[in-house]
Amino acid sequence: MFDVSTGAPLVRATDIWMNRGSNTVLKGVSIEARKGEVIALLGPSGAGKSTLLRCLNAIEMADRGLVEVEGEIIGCEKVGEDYVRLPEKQVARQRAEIGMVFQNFNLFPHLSVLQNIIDAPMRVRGMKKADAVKLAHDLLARVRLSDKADAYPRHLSGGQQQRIAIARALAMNPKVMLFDEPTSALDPHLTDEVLDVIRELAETGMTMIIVTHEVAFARDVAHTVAVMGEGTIMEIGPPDEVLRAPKDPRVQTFLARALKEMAR
Ligand SMILES: Nc1ncnc2c1ncn2[C@@H]1O[C@H](COP(=O)(O)OP(=O)(O)OP(=O)(O)O)[C@@H](O)[C@H]1O
Repeated sequence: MFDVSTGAPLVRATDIWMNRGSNTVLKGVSIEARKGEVIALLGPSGAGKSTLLRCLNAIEMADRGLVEVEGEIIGCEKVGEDYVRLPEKQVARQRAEIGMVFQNFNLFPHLSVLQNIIDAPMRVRGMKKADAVKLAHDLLARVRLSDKADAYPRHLSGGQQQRIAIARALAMNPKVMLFDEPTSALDPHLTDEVLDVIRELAETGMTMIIVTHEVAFARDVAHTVAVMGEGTIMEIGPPDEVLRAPKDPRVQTFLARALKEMAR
């Protein structure tokens, strides 16, 4: 496992609050990821996991609280007592540093695999096409899909599409990768090929926050497990402590249920 003992905090979210409709979806969530750290975010449906990820990469704006990546405030800033969205151009530049992989892959259906990967490096980073193509081929080799450069997403399995989505995010050389249930839309036999790619990324020291229902994967790959519930982080710590001997009774109930489902 990548050693994060000397890592400085790379991502820091402090006291994040978010209301949506009549719900308070996040209730003062604080979380920190050191450079190279892998955090698995577990928790029941509706806990606020996806919303927290969407705040971390400024897809959504919190009502209160700040997110920092390498010390830079992301998405909004505090002016007096108010939180004010930064100019869109600045937010777009910041978001380019934060890779996001979604449950449903979100590849561009009308673009080939290669075009999907080279699009952002060329458009956002101004990379020359030849360099972007070379980078794409390197990344395709890394996710073991070198033979799919000219294929279109509809011709790929879900597991292959998700590996392309990971390659596409990596093409921007992000500082951190956020995964929102990357295997939930996959048949069980396709799950491992995606988890293996994420596991390899962890070994390279990529900082990652991964929302997942895969408790065994979290135990093996994560440095830290956080269990969310009702808009809060109910428990956080090393996998051994949180998964084997959770202190919070709500976490005990959630894990007992999750492990039962895994055994089925
Ligand atoms: N735009 C919205 N308007 C109203 N409620 C919302 C909105 N977005 C999210 N919520 C509510 O916020 C809560 C947290 O949602 P979120 O999707 O973050 O949970 P989650 O932990 O990721 O759940 P899941 O595992 O099912 O994806 C849910 O109760 C959801 O219904």
